[in-house]
Amino acid sequence: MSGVNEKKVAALEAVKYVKSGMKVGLGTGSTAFYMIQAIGEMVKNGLNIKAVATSVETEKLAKSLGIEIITLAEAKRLDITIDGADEVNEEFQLIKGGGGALLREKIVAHNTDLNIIIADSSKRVSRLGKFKLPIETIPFATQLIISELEAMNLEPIQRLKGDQVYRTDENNDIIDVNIWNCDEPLSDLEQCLKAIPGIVETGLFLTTTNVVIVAEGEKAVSRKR
Ligand SMILES: O=C(CO)[C@H](O)[C@H](O)COP(=O)(O)O
Repeated sequence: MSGVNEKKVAALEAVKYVKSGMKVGLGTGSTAFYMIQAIGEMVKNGLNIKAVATSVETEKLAKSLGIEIITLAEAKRLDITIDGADEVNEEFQLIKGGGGALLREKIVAHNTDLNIIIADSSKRVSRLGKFKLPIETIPFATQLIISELEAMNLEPIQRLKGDQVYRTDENNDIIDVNIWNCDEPLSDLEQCLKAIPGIVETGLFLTTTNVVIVAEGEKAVSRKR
């Protein structure tokens, strides 16, 4: 399996779903990178799509490849979104936000008919939570939210970029928490976190995913919900 780029294998399988006339959500991250590159090639060869980007980084890349970017308001609804994940379980549930784009990614996923997640085999897990769950917070509230999350035994750590506070495209903070020891159902945890004022979004994507494509070496294995 060495030498096989599983991220690219999954991405190339996913772009087969993209057809002319579609409005397409473009994810963020190193796996999404291969999907955007492949769509860029397809556009050069005549594919006619409009796309919504889930981050500034993705928007720049897509534009550099000649992909037409529109706003979500202009798109209103997307036919398909292809995005990566930090973890995916057998129930099509995800942890996302390692790349910090979880807020736009969740908004885009919510407004999409068919959400496809692409991943290398290391992302497939039987239980979510080895990867720290990113939570996006309003800077005004971040320190108090950290105290609240500490009281919930979630071991919060504010994300940094070098020695500076990490800021999202929306100018918010990210707190990474440890949910591995949480016994409650993920949907309850999500509800509980979203009830704290100042938490804008969490990286738990529990219901939006329709198709998961995981590469196992050179083979792309698709599962549909
Ligand atoms: O959620 C994300 C960005 O916010 C990414 O999809 C996730 O972090 C996976 O990234 P990569 O493909 O680089 O491993």
